[in-house]
Amino acid sequence: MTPEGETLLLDGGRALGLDLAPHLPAFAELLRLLQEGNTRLNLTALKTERDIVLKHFIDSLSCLRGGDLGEEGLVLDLGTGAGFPSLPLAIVRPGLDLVPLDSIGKKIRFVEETAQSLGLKNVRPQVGRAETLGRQDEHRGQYDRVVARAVAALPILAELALPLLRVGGRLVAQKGPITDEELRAGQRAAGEVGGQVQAVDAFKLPLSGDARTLIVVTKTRPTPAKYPRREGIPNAQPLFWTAK
Ligand SMILES: C[S@@+](CC[C@H](N)C(=O)[O-])C[C@H]1O[C@@H](n2cnc3c(N)ncnc32)[C@H](O)[C@@H]1O
Repeated sequence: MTPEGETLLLDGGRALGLDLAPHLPAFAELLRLLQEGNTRLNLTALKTERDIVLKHFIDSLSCLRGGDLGEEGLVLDLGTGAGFPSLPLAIVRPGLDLVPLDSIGKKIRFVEETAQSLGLKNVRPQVGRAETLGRQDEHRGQYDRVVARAVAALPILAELALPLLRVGGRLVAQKGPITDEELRAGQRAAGEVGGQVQAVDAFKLPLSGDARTLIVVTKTRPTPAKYPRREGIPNAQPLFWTAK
């Protein structure tokens, strides 16, 4: 990582209340592995050091705002792609047990290899669809937190994530700006699958100034057995929402 990249990372971290200095070597290695993996596997559209530092690393860590992810517990990263937010989180929160989940095998293989190279023992990647895991005993109702960055509209996320949480657990959804219509549908969908929208935090990302929203949904009761619906249905027919 160049000195400019290190300064961006440190400044961005500071704006989020994080001291990333002890983690510079790990982030430099993650940057290298991501750029190298990208040329082989075309994993992410972000390719420059500046974009990766700000829009992957700092953006990922912004899910720590508000403290809802906590310092320990079992966290499923729904739709992790090339490992975001899981990999940055695993570096700065070694007490979290992270399960990065994606339906695309090559992405999960990359996350697995990268976690191994970085010596991250708190990352257990998993290939699969959230709808499938949500109906399996070893995953349904098992997670303390679900985090999801840039994956789906809130009503869809609520149906995919809430079945996986234990009662009292929380979904932390990292999104861009959210419309009132999506939020209303998300609130109704959360109620339908056993949850309640707890917080909606609109903020600007440090340094880039991009608009972001962090939405926290708490699971208040068990999810009815009919949810999640079968693979692809939550996306094709989102609960209480027709706009896509
Ligand atoms: C836009 S990418 C975001 C990736 C990553 N979270 C990030 O912020 O860079 C969305 C990812 O979610 C995955 N995904 C979407 N729906 C899913 C589902 N139902 N189960 C598992 N993975 C899913 C896709 O395969 C894709 O890799």
